[in-house]
Amino acid sequence: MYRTTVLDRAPLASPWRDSFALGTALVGAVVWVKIFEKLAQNGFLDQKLSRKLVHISSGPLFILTWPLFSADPAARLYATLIPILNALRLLLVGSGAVRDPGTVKSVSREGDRQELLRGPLYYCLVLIAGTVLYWRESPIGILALALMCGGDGLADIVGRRFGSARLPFNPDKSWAGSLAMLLGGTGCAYALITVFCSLGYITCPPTRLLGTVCIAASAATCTEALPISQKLDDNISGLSVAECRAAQVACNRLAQQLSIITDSLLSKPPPPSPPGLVDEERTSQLRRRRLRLAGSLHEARLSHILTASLYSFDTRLFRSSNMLSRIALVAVALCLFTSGASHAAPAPAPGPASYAPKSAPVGAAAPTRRGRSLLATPAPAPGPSSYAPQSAPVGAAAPTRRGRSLLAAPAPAPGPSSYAPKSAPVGAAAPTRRGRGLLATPAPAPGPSSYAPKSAPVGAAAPTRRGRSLLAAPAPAPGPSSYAPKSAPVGAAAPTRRGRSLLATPAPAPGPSSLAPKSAPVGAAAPTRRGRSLLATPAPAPGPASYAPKSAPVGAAAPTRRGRSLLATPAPAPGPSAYAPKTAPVGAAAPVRRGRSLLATPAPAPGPSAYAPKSAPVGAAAPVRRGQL
Ligand SMILES: Nc1ccn([C@@H]2O[C@H](COP(=O)(O)OP(=O)(O)OP(=O)(O)O)[C@@H](O)[C@H]2O)c(=O)n1
Ligand SMILES: C/C(=C\CO)CCC[C@H](C)CCC[C@H](C)CCCC(C)C
Repeated sequence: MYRTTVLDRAPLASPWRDSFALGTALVGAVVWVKIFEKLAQNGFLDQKLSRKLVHISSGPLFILTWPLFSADPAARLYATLIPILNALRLLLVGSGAVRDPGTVKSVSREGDRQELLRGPLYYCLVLIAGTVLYWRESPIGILALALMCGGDGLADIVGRRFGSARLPFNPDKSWAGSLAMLLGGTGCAYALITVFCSLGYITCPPTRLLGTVCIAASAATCTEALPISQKLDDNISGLSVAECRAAQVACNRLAQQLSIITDSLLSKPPPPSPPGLVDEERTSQLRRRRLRLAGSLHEARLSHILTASLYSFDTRLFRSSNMLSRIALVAVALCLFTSGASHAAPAPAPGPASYAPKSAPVGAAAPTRRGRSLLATPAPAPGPSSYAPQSAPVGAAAPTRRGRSLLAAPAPAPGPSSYAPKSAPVGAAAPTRRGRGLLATPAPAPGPSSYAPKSAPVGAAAPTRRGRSLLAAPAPAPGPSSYAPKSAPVGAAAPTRRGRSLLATPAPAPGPSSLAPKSAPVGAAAPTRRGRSLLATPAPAPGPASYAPKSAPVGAAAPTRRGRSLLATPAPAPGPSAYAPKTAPVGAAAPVRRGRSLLATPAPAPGPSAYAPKSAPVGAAAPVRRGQL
């Protein structure tokens, strides 16, 4: 499930926003515990029930405050302050340094203040670990915390009431309690992860999410049912669930690497060099292939070591009798897991008055830490009455066969009543034979009541054998208020590492108010390093006061590293007040590490008040390191 979200239009860093979120959550935590204190004091709730309800609800509510924080990397530290301050409070009250009978009553079983130094304190420590190590872009942290809160909490409530049938291997636990743990944990984790998926922080393949959560919840239930709770607090043992999931991720990764290796070994030799490809070029192609294979083997080995380490840590964790060393082991284990865990690209938090990111392309696949981004970031907000697709994001990268999200599709043409397809993104690149999305298609012509096709992209380029799209369709003429870039060519192919952008399309005739370039001929192909820029796009016939970039030609192919950028995509004809990025070409393919983003996508035709990023291309493929989905 690839969803569009509004998240990527949130400010990257906002201390005000983070302070506000922190303040809200801190006040919320105090008020929440007070509510249960009052309910217990007034006899509405049994003290044990009140304590468990605080246990069940505090964690999920805390997790739900995470989207309030900005996309600043420091935001997670702000958020961590919430359980840290609560842990300090528990330490102070539990140790007797501060007198707070209300807190003691609401979070202890029997009213003994020293109880605060066990379950409730560990609870806060686990929240701290989950926040610092996983934060909102990893499902593992949310999963582990949700299982600790929803699962363990419900097991207590149900087990105490309906737990007459005890587990054969642990008389302290019951079948009813364990079943409640399984269901409560699954429900809580599934609900929270779904929220974070719909907000765009993590991507949930809907078919696998429930299964994965169930497996993790079963593992947690088994761990909790073991007769080890005298040695290991349930709140801490719940964390081992995160380990199970991390081990699972590590195994998946291992399998993935093995399949890449097999694929590399079995795949045919590289195709014959295209005309003009010199021997040196071919040699380096082969060398790259070998390097890739070596890299895969190395990663496979690492995954194996990681998985083995997880289990060895688990064993030591459960054998250790000293609480401090257990916590230290959990911390070390979690650090290990994070390196094997799947992280989606951090999406900035949403909020009112949010705006488009400055450094990431709208409509592009988000860059990932290790290329495991499961998300595509949304297209820019279209104009009034625009219609967004229901099953796939407009401008999102389409899933590819081998899970390499390498496609960029243009953002929909906004404008009044513009319409985007329901089942496929407008201009989405078609899946290619080797799963390398190499095509991009232009955005439909905008304007009032513009209409895009439901099942096939307008002007979509046909899939090519090895993804060298040889076609590009001209960009539509934009509506009024479109904006042209200041320093890069509109519609130009951005430099790619291997530079195989092979197309050039004619620049459309600009409308009134277009401006001719100052330093290069309009429509001229830019010089490339090895002089292989073979195409030049025709110059647009400039009208009065037409606008073009100052430092690069309209419709020109940008210079590539190896000089093979042979194409230029057309420049949209700007109208009055047109808006486009300042430092990167609209519709240009962003550079990719392995040079597989081979196409430049056309610029979306902006409508009134259309908005585009300042430094990254609209509809461009973001750099994806390995790009696995
Ligand atoms: N799978 C489970 C888990 C718990 N329980 C019941 O729930 C109550 C609390 O269990 P537990 O969480 O193990 O107790 P404590 O450790 O005392 O509580 P806490 O975790 O809140 O510290 C006990 O009566 C236990 O029998 C159960 O029947 N089945
Ligand atoms: C009784 C508890 C555990 C026993 O197993 C839970 C103790 C909870 C802490 C006293 C309070 C924790 C507060 C959270 C860190 C933040 C909640 C914020 C939210 C907005 C309510």
